[in-house]
Amino acid sequence: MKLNLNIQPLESWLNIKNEPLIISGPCSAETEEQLLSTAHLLAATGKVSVLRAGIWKPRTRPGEFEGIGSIGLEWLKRAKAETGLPTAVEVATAKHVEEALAAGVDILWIGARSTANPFTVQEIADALKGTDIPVLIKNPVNPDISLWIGALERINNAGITKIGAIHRGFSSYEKSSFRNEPMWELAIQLKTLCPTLPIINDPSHICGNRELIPYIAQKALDLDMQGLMIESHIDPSVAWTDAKQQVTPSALEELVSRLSVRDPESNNADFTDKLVELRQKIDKIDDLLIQKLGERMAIVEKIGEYKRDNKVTILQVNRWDEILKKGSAFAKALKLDLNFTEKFLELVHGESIRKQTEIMNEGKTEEEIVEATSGTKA
Ligand SMILES: C=C(O[C@@H]1C=C(C(=O)O)C=C[C@H]1O)C(=O)O
Repeated sequence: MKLNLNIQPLESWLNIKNEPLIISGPCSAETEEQLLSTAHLLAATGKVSVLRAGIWKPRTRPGEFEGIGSIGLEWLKRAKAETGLPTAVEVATAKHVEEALAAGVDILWIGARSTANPFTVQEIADALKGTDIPVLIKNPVNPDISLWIGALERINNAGITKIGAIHRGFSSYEKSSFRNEPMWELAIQLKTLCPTLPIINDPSHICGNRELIPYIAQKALDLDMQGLMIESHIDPSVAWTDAKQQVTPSALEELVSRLSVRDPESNNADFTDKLVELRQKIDKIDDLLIQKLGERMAIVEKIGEYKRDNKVTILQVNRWDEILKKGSAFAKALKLDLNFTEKFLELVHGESIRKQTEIMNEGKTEEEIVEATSGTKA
């Protein structure tokens, strides 16, 4: 499947001052002084291409600071006039869109909670009709790529072609060192579905604390993401929101200077030749792996038939445990990652179970089995 979005390349609508694209600014605009002083210091670094600030803040609980509101648009206007930096704000309602457009904001972004709600995204899309303002769309809070794609499509269907996605990580019930799990595979999947879509990483919201930001920012660049949105504050220790994850403008400058920017390709002939040679080896190994998986499945099918004919259960826990132990020991000896090896074996075992279930049920598909066992259509 490919995603059919009509998108203009990032470079055609955004003047990127320095590679990589850096969007920075406070989590929340708090006072005119805070916003302007942060903006001036950010501009002075020469590394920032866009000034961001939240003025309408969706908060989990009522009673928390919900953003300074429309007055912040005036401060942003002044910050832009004084620093030359284009500005970006989050919008969550049609009214926000109208006010931001009227105030000359350059880029809008849709937050993770809004992306998760198609009604909200459609309301924003309708308010955007007839404009050509760039819109960046954060991933939804839950790891559902369809919701992310749906939001991109709704905005694109409204006629907006200057579109980008922001990868800010996903909520997870499990405790981890991240505020939001990166789940890089979802961003990679989106890029695979729509290679022309710029994806900007938001390490501030993934990490939830400033210490981890350099690691995530570098990984995002290594995964060929087009830019970074990093929250910054003149004095993070007194920030009204997200104090732990904001960095000072000078820390931002240092962080960005330390990043290694790599090219998606190399023009160096030696490098390309070597890469082709190594990839040919990988192709051969992949062919073998798939061939061997096919051979394994043929044996699994035979075992499935024996089990069916002798009324023996599909799952054989002791045998499965033995395979896991044996595989892990071998992987360890080969210095292969144990977690990866286990996941791989689990996938293979799961497929055996699926195939043998089909055999037990005389070649019936899952839907047919549900129908036959429950008497209703799946
Ligand atoms: C193939 C079998 O059936 C199942 C699948 C297994 C596998 O894929 O290796 C192992 C144990 C069983 O849970 C078997 O019993 O050997």
